[in-house]
Amino acid sequence: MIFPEDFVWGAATASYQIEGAVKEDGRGQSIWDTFSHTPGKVVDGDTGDVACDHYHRYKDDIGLMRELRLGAYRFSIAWPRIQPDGAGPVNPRGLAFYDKLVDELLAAEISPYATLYHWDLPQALEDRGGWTNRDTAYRFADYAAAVHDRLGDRVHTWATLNEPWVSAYLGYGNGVHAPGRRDPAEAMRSAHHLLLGHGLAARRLRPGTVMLVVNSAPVLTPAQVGDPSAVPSEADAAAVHRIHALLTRQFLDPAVHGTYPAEVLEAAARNGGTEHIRDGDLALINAPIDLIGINYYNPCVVESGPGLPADAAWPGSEDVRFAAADAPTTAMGWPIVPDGLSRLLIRLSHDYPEVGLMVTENGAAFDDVVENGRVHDADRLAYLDGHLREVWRAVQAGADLRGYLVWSLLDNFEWAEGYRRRFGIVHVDYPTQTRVLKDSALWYRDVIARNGL
Ligand SMILES: OC[C@H]1NNC[C@@H](O)[C@@H]1O
Ligand SMILES: [Ca+2]
Repeated sequence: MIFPEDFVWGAATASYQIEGAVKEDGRGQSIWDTFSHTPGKVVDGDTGDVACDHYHRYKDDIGLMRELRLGAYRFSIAWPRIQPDGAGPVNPRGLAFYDKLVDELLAAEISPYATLYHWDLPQALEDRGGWTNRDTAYRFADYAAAVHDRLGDRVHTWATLNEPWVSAYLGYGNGVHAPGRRDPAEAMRSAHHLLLGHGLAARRLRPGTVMLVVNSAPVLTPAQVGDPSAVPSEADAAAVHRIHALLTRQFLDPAVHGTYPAEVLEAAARNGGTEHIRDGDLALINAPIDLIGINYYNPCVVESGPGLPADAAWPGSEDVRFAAADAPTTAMGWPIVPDGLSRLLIRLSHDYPEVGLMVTENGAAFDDVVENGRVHDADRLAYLDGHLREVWRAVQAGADLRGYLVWSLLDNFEWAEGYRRRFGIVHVDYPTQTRVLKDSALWYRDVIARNGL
């Protein structure tokens, strides 16, 4: 299975998950500093205070990327390093880190893909309402412009947001992520303001290539997981349709088509109202973009559940049951369904033909053991191999798929799961910060070398 000539092979990380150095060079506090230091929020009380110490070890880490011959490296920029309070003058030492990072990547012939927001909102903005405050969208656009002014001559691929669904619905809906608020109306308002921030920022990142990165999944009934031809009941089909609208269309329809699905407007009407959606907002959100970044891990399995209340993370999900899939799972408990990726990519390429696609995250957590300086992570390797075969199938089916970025380069801080969940193709021994290329990394290097499987 050989991929197109210019197919991009890379890996992804995020600032709060790998950098550490949370008080260095003028960095301000983020909502994840606050949240991880709040007892009971993160497994083992883990925090991002040190993480992979990437802030100090980035040159060596880029050496590993070079060894793997990555074509691109997707990282995120910590807003609190650039504007410690989320507004006002740029902190030169914070920006200098990313300036050096980018130069080091270019020297290693690796394309820098910068994500502007991967969840580490400056706490000072959260103190003023965070994403429930419309003004935060405007602060985000100013931050994006400041970074682009400095790095836009060398960084040509920009993601505005990473997974706005997660930011809004786990941050303000069920509260399992920072800032840990639990209010469906706040979650829906936050989703809208995140989209507004995306649209305002997107216009200030040209002439770069601009993408919106979303967590997405094919929404399937249990029967459909193993059998794409399975025909759901009318009630189950309605549940699938509604959840697809809440998970994926809530973000891609506004960004690409300038419309909200009716299901989202109905959910908002029932959860705090729609006053926050002002005339002209959808036109602002619908800024031209080049790519949709897809972060895929597993399908979303649902069936009708008459009388069930809405899940706290899913305003509008009344009468829906989130079901298990008949499939093996990763250490996260997520079902392993590789063809879910090709089914998703083909669906999205049909629904949004105006934009290209890129798999901006795909990967798996499994419990790793270091033995004789090696990590024989056969389960992760099998997961990646199976999903790459589906990426290839999606390309053969005509999806305009530009590349694949594995999540993640390094084991890192897996949010509320802390460091016990390892997604890296490179093992990190946190006490010593020693890096070890896992078997999956050695395999991935060969995939890149032959441009295929
Ligand atoms: O849960 C695995 C990954 N999912 N997408 C966002 C990343 O920050 C997570 O580590
Ligand atoms: Ca731990």
